[in-house]
Amino acid sequence: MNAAAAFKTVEILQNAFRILAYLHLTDYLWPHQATVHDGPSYDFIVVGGGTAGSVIANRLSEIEHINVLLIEAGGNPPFESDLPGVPILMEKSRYDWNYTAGLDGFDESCRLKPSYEVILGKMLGGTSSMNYMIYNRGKPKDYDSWAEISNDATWKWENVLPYFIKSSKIKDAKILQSVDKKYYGTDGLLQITRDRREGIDTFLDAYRELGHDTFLDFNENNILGFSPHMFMIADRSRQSSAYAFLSPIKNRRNLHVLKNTLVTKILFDKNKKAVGVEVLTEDRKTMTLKAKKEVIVSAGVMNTPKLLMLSGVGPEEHLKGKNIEVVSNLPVGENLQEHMSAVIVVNMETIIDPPEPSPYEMPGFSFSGYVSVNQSSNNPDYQQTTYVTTPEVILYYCTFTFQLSDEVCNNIFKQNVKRLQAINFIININPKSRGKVLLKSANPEDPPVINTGFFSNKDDIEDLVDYVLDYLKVLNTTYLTNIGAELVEAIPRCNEFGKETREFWRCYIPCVSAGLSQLTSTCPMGTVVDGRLRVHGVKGLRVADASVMPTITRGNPMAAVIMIGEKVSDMIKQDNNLI
Ligand SMILES: Cc1cc2nc3c(=O)[nH]c(=O)nc-3n(C[C@H](O)[C@H](O)[C@H](O)COP(=O)(O)OP(=O)(O)OC[C@H]3O[C@@H](n4cnc5c(N)ncnc54)[C@H](O)[C@@H]3O)c2cc1C
Repeated sequence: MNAAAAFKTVEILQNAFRILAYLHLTDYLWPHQATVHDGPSYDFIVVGGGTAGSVIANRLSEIEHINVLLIEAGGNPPFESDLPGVPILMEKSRYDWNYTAGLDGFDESCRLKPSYEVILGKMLGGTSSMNYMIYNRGKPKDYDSWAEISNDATWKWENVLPYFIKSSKIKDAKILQSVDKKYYGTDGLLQITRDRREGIDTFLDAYRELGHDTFLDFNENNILGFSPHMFMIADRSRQSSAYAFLSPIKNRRNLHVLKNTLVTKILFDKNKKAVGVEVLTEDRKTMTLKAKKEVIVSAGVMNTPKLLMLSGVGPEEHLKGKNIEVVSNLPVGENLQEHMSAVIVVNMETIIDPPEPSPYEMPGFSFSGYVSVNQSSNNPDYQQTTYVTTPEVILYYCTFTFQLSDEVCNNIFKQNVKRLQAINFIININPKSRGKVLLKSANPEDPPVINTGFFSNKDDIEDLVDYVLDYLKVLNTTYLTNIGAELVEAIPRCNEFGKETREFWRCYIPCVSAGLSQLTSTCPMGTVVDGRLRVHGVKGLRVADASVMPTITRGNPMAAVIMIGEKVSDMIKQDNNLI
């Protein structure tokens, strides 16, 4: 196998599943298509049936006398979305928006293509229907700083924790028997399980030897230290937001779900109140749908700013340049943030019988940890996420997902003779670089212009160098020495410097690094929305998704997006006297 063959194999599998799609195997899980006509009024219109939108549609339609219309550009998630082991099959497919950006700070010579492919789900459940399902709440201080930025104390950790608890249903005997069970719900809609696969605890010994704490789960208020992952997987199925929050209420009479329909514009009256949306339906009809109370935009980190700007809410100069009438002049689309990570592969123990990949779990066992480099601080500098799996699996992700060049991926694969590999992501969780989303044109069917800004602040590379040098200590621990663990040489040309030097990693990081698809913050609290997620300068319009985070959480963001969906639903109910 080589990188080109691995890429082809993923495409062949995608085509096989495409044929399977004709059987509509999992369609019974999802709400039926709503019948709508020009003009009818709903109480609330939610734009985007993704991670946050599914939660909001559920919680608002709990009130029986309220009519909710949820509009989603994609359709039902396919059969493969239900299988937790094959998220890669939905990337760059019709379930992905297939947006691209420039390479920005990446070293082009190590990339598969001269552009960067941004992965975003286009289906019910949105990106939660195709992501890697790690459940990580970030750190309490993330929310305390949101409260400060938004000037709204309800975002403080102690006030958002009840929403994390409300949405979750923990399925793990050890946690349920521990004192930390209080951090989880037992009757929420989102089921969560812990990675208990063999091998994790032995690997965590290495971190204990270095003096790190290890836990059952780092979501339990543990700031520093390592633990196995919690996954949004249960009963062998992906717990996407659509699976958790829409499927159980698919027959609710006051919830109307309009699929395969693109919202092209938010409509305002003369008082700048959002009164509805314009849509393009699956049979390419343009329609106007009215909202009596509010429009809530949950179209995700790229499409929410795009829709706001198409509707006249955005930076004045940019909108005027596209001949769009300005309704509210706001820095929409700015402040894009991402977790950039150095990707380091280590050869592990020899495998006699390679484990068979299962479609029901993420390939290989995995864990994450939080580290403060100077160890005296209780504030993590970096997150490490590790998957231990076969070289073949790593090759698929190397080429298809992380878009590294054939040369880099073949180097990583070739140096392995029947050994397991650990793929380590050393993640900068306090990035300083910022990107931007702009309109390409006033045509809603055009993709946005995305400037990722990766490594635009050179401190981000220097910080990653510090973190990688710190990470390398683990290679000298008893466990990793005993199995003969060794760094894989992905970029031989960096070898003119020693691996212990900063120069080596300054050469390596712009090459073998990846954005983790954890993009946030393009319509942040503070500058674009207030603490109740109401868009500044207009009425009747809120945004609720990953774009409202003023700073990216120091963890994988989906759990926080679900929390935002839960919290905004309560705020909407309160502000409309519904509770
Ligand atoms: C490959 C990958 C792996 C990831 N792994 C993890 C992980 O393991 N753990 C984690 O916590 N996070 C992970 N993430 C990130 C996480 O999934 C996202 O941050 C989160 O799902 C974003 O939720 P959202 O509600 O903001 O947007 P989305 O879930 O993307 O929802 C937006 C929805 O709006 C729809 N939409 C957009 N525009 C329109 C329009 N104009 N009209 C109608 N509908 C529209 C979209 O089709 C989509 O369904 C991953 C992301 C990716 C891409």
